[in-house]
Amino acid sequence: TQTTRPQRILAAVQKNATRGDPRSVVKAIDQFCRHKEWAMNVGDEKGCILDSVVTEVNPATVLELGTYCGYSTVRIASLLPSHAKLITLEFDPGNAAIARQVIAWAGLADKIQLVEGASGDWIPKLKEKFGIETFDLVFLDHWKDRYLPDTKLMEECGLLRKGSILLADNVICPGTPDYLEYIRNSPRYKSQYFKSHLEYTKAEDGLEKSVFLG
Ligand SMILES: Cc1cc(C(=O)N2CCN(C)CC2)sc1-c1cc(O)c2nc[nH]c(=O)c2c1
Ligand SMILES: [Mg+2]
Repeated sequence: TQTTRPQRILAAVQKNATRGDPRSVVKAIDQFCRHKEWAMNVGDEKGCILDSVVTEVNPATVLELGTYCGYSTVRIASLLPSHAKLITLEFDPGNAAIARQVIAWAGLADKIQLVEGASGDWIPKLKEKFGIETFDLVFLDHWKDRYLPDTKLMEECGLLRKGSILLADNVICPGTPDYLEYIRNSPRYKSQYFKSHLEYTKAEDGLEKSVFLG
């Protein structure tokens, strides 16, 4: 019977990466997706921009919207200080099952809380469920039509503080025009576009980094 793409990604990690070595997990996925089968990980080029933002922010609390196979989850968590916590939301149960195993292979399960379900349902529950006050960093990488409503929801739920950073993937390809229009014109945010390329391709894409001003 046919395997899924996430299952083939996990197999590549288990074959080529070293247990407990997050960077080898990231490298194994990038090798597989560049040379064997494209997949929608943030990838190495945009991943380097992600790394620099994570390192600069040095967040104690991170929210990732969209786990997929856990590539960016592992990439972010590998750069966090010891006490820091990352919550990642994934809608698709199949993706979540694979991501849990990728995260375990990387040895990062104790830093990461993977929550299965719709971001719109879970965002209002995060404070009570996880004892979170606010997020220092949010990585938006789930579904282009949810970036704007979920950002408004995070504002309404008091999950952002003065200085919280939003980093959004795919603002060009597939593109999130309503989110960009809102975030670039709102007096409550200061935004900056990091031009890059769609993972493993020559097509333009980029990350939008926005600081919440309170
Ligand atoms: C599924 C998909 C197809 C794309 C594309 O243009 N393609 C042409 C070029 N070929 C090679 C690949 C396919 S881009 C993209 C995509 C990329 C992300 O990083 C995403 N991140 C989060 N959530 C998404 O839904 C998401 C979709
Ligand atoms: Mg993406």
